[in-house]
Amino acid sequence: MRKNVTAKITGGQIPHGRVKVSGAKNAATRLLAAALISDGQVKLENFPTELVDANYKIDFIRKNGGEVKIDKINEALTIDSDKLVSSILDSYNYPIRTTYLLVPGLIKKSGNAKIPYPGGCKIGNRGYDLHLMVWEKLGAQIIERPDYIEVIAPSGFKAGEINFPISTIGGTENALISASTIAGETTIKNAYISPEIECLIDFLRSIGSKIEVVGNSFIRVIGQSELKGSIFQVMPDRIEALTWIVYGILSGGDVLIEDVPFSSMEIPLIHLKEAGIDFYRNSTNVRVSPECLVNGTLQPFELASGTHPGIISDMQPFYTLLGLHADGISRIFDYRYPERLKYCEELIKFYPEKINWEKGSITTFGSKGFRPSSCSAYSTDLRGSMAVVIAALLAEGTSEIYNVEMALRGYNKLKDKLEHLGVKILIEEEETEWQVS
Ligand SMILES: CC(=O)N[C@H]1[C@@H](OP(=O)(O)OP(=O)(O)OC[C@H]2O[C@@H](n3ccc(=O)[nH]c3=O)[C@H](O)[C@@H]2O)O[C@H](CO)[C@@H](O)[C@@H]1O
Ligand SMILES: C=C(OP(=O)(O)O)C(=O)O
Repeated sequence: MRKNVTAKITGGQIPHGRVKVSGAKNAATRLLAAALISDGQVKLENFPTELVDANYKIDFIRKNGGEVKIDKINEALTIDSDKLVSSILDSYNYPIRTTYLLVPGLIKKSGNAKIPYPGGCKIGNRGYDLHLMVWEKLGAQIIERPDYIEVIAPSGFKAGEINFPISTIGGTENALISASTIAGETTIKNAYISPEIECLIDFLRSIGSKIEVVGNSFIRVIGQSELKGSIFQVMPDRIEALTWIVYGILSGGDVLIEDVPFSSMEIPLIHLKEAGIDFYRNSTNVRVSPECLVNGTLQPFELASGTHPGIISDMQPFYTLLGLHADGISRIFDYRYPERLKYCEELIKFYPEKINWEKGSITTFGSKGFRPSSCSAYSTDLRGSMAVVIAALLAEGTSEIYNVEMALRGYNKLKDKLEHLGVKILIEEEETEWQVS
């Protein structure tokens, strides 16, 4: 049984005040899994404790004997995985993508791992064959069972060479964590380095793994059979930071956004500038207000999302929103996930006739001063759901967003943060048989 979560949003409330960006979902959920290979206690600070995706992973870890203490006030997790042991669970219904990262800890502590099949947003082809390849290259046997994937390596992983045929974030993360459990040298070729992967590498080094990154895509890992504990800070979320900047601009509010990871979002910020936004900033904060619009309005633009250091696909829907409020026609392309446009079917309800989309390509017909109309809409994927929430916040009247749990997978304390800005939304939950993913 899952919860069906609906947001009721009265649009037009103008945000004023401060909002602090939380620890990054795409770093925190990886660090939580990586903590399981440590032989000591791991404390993760700046951890987004209310993130739905993180809580699915915590639930799985606890059901497999790990101890996780959550400190919601200080945003920290303490993880003790001494007693971690692979168990057969009643249900493997975990609608999150990175279940594969739970394998290295379980293999190290019990020689066996039974993990849910990878879920996550339905945004196009999301294979997992390269994860199986990583474990096979490191000497494990794999059985794909109806409900779960079983990985067997009774004496742990063995050092090896991993050569990725394509750029894969998840594959690189899996290889890094798995290799760190081995007291020998593993090489990773054609690895993908993103800011969140750099954060993961820093964490693995902090527990004793020796990791050398040569150039942009070659990594040498010398793990240890005994890995120590660590106290580690999760990096701030670059996608959340962009989300608040876009909402601040479109709402006409005055918002100070704290803890913006500028160094990991240089190109996304250049594109905001090209759309006519010139915000105030210091080394960690951004302030957005109506004066940031250089010509008093947003300029139309053209951009393509793909891989880091450019605009990653996860940021694409927020540029679509900007385009809808720019003065003219904008074009947004998604080269990474051309199918990631389903949310446009919901967004157009707020912006009738103002958006066209076909595989990998979105055209927006913006006009200065336009206000979207209120409506009922569904959540399709995490970022698409958040884009629809923002449309509702800007709309005239009251809107309902169904299955808003999708957005809460990636936005920590969303309701509280909005309230802090003076914007009230209602989130209602009811038990349902309906599936999240
Ligand atoms: C390189 C890239 O842009 N990665 C994005 C991808 O990460 P995510 O970690 O989901 O995907 P990967 O980077 O691992 O893989 C990229 C793609 O490679 C293919 N693949 C991957 C693993 C595998 O075993 N088999 C396989 O075929 C899939 O088509 C997958 O979609 O989606 C996330 C959610 O939107 C984004 O945050 C990441 O920026
Ligand atoms: C699609 C995303 O997440 P996941 O890979 O967890 O589905 C996202 O973070 O935008």
